[in-house]
Amino acid sequence: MTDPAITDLSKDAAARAATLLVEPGMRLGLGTGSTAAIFVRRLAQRVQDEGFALRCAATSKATTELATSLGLKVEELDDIGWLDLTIDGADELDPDLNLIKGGGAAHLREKIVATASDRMVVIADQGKVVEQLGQFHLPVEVIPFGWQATRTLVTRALDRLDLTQRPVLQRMRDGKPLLTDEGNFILDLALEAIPDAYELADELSSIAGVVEHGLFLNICQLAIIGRPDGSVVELRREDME
Ligand SMILES: O=C(CO)[C@H](O)[C@H](O)COP(=O)(O)O
Repeated sequence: MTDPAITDLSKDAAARAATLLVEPGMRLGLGTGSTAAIFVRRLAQRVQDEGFALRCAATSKATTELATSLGLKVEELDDIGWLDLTIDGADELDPDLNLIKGGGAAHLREKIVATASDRMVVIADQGKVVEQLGQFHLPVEVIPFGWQATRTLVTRALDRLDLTQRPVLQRMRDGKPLLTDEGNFILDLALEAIPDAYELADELSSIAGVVEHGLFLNICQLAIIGRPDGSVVELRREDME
């Protein structure tokens, strides 16, 4: 079915394939971003066509609004309790299906939802697949109180790990600091490469003002990569093959 809101054929191919993983009655996590939004649109079409029930939890206010406007029932994660499956996009994914997320500033809720799910599946276009994470800036959500001290601690941690970096920037929107759905700030870490994502994740998580970083390690089980011709390739973690 044609939907004028869907213009990216690769993302749409991945999103359509992901809708086939959804079974009637499932408790489903809905991601955030342009690819996740296409999935929500395709899912809503399928639910409308086939008339089955789902329980959905969303990873952002934007996704809640979109899904609700399309007739999907969105509930609080705590009212559902646990999820069978979460489908979300990513900014980068490596061969182990470790991810960078948070380009849309939603990685805190995204990580809570993904880790409260039996399975997390990423949908993306080929441009997101990398050999090593780190070309995409790594988002780190920090609480506003003392955020500049937190930034200093983040910079020191990067120095300790010998990571090539440019100054850590606060993400802005319309000339003002961007506020996440939780009312926090985002720092973007412009690194050239992340040779040891687990080490960096541990360092960042140990800083008091850091709420959550955008490294999703060992969380995603399957990635569906869409191509412009409408075909998809599935990537599974090597240790799961
Ligand atoms: O992590 C995210 C939002 O916080 C998104 O999933 C990520 O930024 C990918 O977005 P898009 O599908 O628009 O490229």
